[in-house]
Amino acid sequence: MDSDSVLPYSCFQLPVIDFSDQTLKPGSSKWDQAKSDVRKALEDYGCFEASFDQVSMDLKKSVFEAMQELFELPIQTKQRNVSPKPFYGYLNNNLYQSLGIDDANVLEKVNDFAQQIWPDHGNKSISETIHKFSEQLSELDVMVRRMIMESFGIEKYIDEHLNSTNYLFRMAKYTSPPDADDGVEETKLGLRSHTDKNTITILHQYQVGGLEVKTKDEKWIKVKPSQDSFIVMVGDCLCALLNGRLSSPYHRVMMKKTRYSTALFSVPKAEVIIDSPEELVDEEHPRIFKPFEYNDFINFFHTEAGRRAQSTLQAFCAT
Ligand SMILES: O=C(O)CCC(=O)C(=O)O
Ligand SMILES: [Fe+2]
Repeated sequence: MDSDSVLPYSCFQLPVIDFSDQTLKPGSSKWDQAKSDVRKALEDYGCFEASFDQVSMDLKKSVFEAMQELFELPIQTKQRNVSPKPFYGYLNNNLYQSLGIDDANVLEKVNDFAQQIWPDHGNKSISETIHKFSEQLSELDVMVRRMIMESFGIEKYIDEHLNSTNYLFRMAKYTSPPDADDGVEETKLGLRSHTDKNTITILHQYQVGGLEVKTKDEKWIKVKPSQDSFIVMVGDCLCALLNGRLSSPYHRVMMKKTRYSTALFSVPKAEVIIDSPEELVDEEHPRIFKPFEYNDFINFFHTEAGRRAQSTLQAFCAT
């Protein structure tokens, strides 16, 4: 049993911040209010729930149906989802499976994915669905990152920062464990406790919950699935960029029922150096992390020492 499994649950819910308002534009008073709510939520929890109705119910339904269709395919077909980047393609680990699409906000890249799965003629409708969904969520990611950078007084780096990342889209299916002998559904660990290694993650749970986030005082919050909202979460690279001003929260998936989720990850591009700007370094805030490239960090994460480390980022920066 790992030490996390004995932690108590909290009855708190994550803060909900409204991003649906079309008049939410930089410089407006609504923007400034949302910006301060984002900062507070991220300082407190490392994540929040964004209500974002630009993504229509129909589109979410289509993404869900696309996932059902994809995961029903034979395993040999799903294994054709390969990528030159390690751990970007099909993953299958006990109850958890996932499919990954790099640059999912670029239609040709999603078409390439569909062509891998269906070599004869791709799948126009699924490609368009995934592309549109990723594109719309990337707009939420950009708004959140702009707010964070403004809030920490480093907005002059915003364009450079936004150009330094791309998007990985991951669709996941967690298959229900078989019922226990007495017919009682057992709760199983679907995904072990971890922090995300990238910049920002935007998650959506499709009807069935299971995502849990660890609070600073070591309690688990069960994140209820919500139809019109997304979970926005800080990753380790954002923590490093901000010289530790925000932390990436530990989270895991505990499941009883078969469950689907999606994640849009903003990820630093190869060869970009992640380093906090001098504005965030002073006597009170000495530089915590060494400048690094994302790939080196990920390679370390996949070593024995990286997997064992309590904080991958701190252990990596100590190397
Ligand atoms: O399925 C979920 O809700 C969480 C997935 C996750 O944490 C991840 O892919 O990093
Ligand atoms: Fe995660």
